Amino acid sequence: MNKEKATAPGRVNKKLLSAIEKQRVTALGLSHAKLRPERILDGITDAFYTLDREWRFTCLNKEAENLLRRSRSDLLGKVIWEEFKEAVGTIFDHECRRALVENTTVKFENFYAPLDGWFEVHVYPLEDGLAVYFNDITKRKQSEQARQEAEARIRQQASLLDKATDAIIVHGIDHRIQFWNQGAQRLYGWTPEEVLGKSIEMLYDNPLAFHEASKLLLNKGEWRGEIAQRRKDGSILLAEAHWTLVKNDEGQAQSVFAINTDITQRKMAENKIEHLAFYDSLTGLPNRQLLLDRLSQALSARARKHRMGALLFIDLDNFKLLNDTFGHDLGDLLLQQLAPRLISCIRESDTVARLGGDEFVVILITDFSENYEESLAQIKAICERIHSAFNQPFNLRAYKHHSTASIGVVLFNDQSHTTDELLKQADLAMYQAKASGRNAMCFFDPDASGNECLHPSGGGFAQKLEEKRICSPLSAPDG
Ligand SMILES: Nc1nc2c(ncn2[C@@H]2O[C@H](COP(=O)(O)OP(=O)(O)OP(=O)(O)O)[C@@H](O)[C@H]2O)c(=O)[nH]1
Repeated sequence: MNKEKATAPGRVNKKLLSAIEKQRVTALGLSHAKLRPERILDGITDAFYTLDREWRFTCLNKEAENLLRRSRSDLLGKVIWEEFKEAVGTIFDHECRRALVENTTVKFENFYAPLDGWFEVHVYPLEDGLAVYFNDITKRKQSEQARQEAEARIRQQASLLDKATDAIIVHGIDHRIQFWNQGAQRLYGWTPEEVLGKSIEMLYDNPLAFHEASKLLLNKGEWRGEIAQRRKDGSILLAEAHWTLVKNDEGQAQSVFAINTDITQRKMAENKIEHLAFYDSLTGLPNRQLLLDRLSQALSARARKHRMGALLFIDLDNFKLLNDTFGHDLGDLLLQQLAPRLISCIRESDTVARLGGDEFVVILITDFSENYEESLAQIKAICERIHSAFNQPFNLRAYKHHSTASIGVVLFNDQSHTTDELLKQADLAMYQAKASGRNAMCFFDPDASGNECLHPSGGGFAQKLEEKRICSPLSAPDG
């Protein structure tokens, strides 16, 4: 029913006016003359009619009959406002009267409810009335309305995306940025104008992690993870990323829809809490909790590798005296200075922890020799290094202080003892070292204290251990 056409209004108007003119100069009573202009006008695809100054239909073409759903014979001579009562008071009414009064041409679009349609209407003043021609533009209006609604929806969705606190970014498979919401601007500092069309790699100082994640995304269609990114000012942030691959109808990857949440603060808080839970606040060393965790991991790893490990229980000698003489603060200072010294004695895979007070524990899991004697010698050498760490005096503000320690050592190479049992044994060995006069190291001897026997797995380890009860005095610290 779309009767829109490309006929230029000027051209139609010319034909129309010439037809009207013919009608005007011919007496109304001459039927052949009355029909001629209507025949001409029936050839025009626009609907049109004429009205006299009393608003009566004087002429009507076929298309007007179609659109108005009324026949020519039914309307000619009738007053428009009586036949189309719903038009009274509408823009149509107003504009027709204006054309007549002001003797001017008017053009407008009008929805006429009884016909349930939109019409584009041109009204031309004539000497004895008005010429009206019109098109049904309902379909065009509907599609315009649908487009406007779709645009409004897109605008609304885009504004929702902008309201999101997260960064929402779309980039093509070629990495070029296609969409950048206000959340992204807030998070990274770049405006959309600065980034659109540029490579998403600009967010990465080291794009290696990005390429790894992109590979997984292409394989699986989705990637979730934490990734370090950089802001416009160069600062680094940690983002929790959720990326989805967008495919076209043929199933080909087209773009990546990314939602990135800044978790830098959250991570820092989590790290701080974790640190408080697992590290000693005075020295920064792992605390008892983390020590037990690492020890249990060390036990299972040793059992797998059939290699020896050692647990060292270190207790400072006469630390109470230092506290009592110089004050708790200086005692703290010594403990703080001792921590890096102990760390320097071991390898990265080993652990040094503070149990509390003046007690430290070291887990040695660095690959020792498969040969028992050799590994024993290696462990002894590390114990010697630890004792040497005490050789240098501690600078406790105005004082230089010398300290020594007693070390208890227990060996392990399987999971036949629990972490608590091993700690107890190392503690007992440490007491043996104290009993031997302090500043000494002592290997755990199950017979000496009557405590539970060590049952390491493997050939001669148990016998050799018994043979190797070592309680050796160490070199006296200088000064
Ligand atoms: N400065 C300081 N002292 C602490 C801390 N925690 C415990 N202590 C003290 O450390 C001392 C530990 O002394 P002990 O190990 O019992 O005895 P000691 O004087 O070292 O004697 P031996 O171990 O037998 O050589 C006590 O005086 C505790 O009050 C701490 O965080 N800072």
